[in-house]
Amino acid sequence: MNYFVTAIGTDSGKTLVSAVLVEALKADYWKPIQAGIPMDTTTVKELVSNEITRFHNETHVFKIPASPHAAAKFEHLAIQLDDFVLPETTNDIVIEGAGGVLVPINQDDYVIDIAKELSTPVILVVNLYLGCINHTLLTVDYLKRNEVPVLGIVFNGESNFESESIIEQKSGYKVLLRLPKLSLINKEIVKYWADELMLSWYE
Ligand SMILES: Nc1ncnc2c1ncn2[C@@H]1O[C@H](COP(=O)(O)OP(=O)(O)OP(=O)(O)O)[C@@H](O)[C@H]1O
Ligand SMILES: C[C@H](N)[C@H](N)CCCCCC(=O)O
Ligand SMILES: [Mg+2]
Repeated sequence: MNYFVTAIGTDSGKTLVSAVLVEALKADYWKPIQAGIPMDTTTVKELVSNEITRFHNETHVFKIPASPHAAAKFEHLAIQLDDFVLPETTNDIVIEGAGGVLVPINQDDYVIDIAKELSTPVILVVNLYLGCINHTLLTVDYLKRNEVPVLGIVFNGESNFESESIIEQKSGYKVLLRLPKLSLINKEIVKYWADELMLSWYE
């Protein structure tokens, strides 16, 4: 099975959550579009300890840290949906998007269309800040209207009971993990949270 990690925006913790998922599932990691540095693949490599995971090459790597449609345009390149082909592997694959669901990859398509193109269900990272309820429910509304399968939510950052509760109620999605704000991020911490994730994964 493959998993498409998206979020309610950029810098929301998708790469950290992807590392936790990869470690928990001993899955491969693939970032189809990388815009700017550091490369998310390098970050995940540094956080994963198991020896089964393989890291697949990005389909597109752009120099500037911008929306993919703009980063591609800056280099006079174009992204097309059929550029994205699932890497060959016998492992599961955790695929990390770029930014949120409706980040454009060209004039017609969005990041979430890559998940649709690859028939991959979504894991939604919700980072907890004042404003995340609105951004989450807008995202959920889009995912539901477009019948995108969602496996669940990962809440990321300092917990907020009221925000988490209303998002759970309104979305109806399963909460896969509540990842707190971490003061240290390393392989051992990622392994700890990977084990925590596995405790609820099959519930
Ligand atoms: N729970 C957390 N505790 C502490 N720091 C965190 C946490 N989650 C994310 N961060 C930090 O926040 C920053 C942004 O997170 P991350 O790179 O995972 O975002 P992203 O959603 O992958 O962004 P992009 O859209 O660029 O791929 C990173 O420096 C990351 O280490
Ligand atoms: C460069 C950045 N780190 C991400 N990879 C891309 C974020 C695009 C966000 C676009 C937007 O929502 O305005
Ligand atoms: Mg990332």
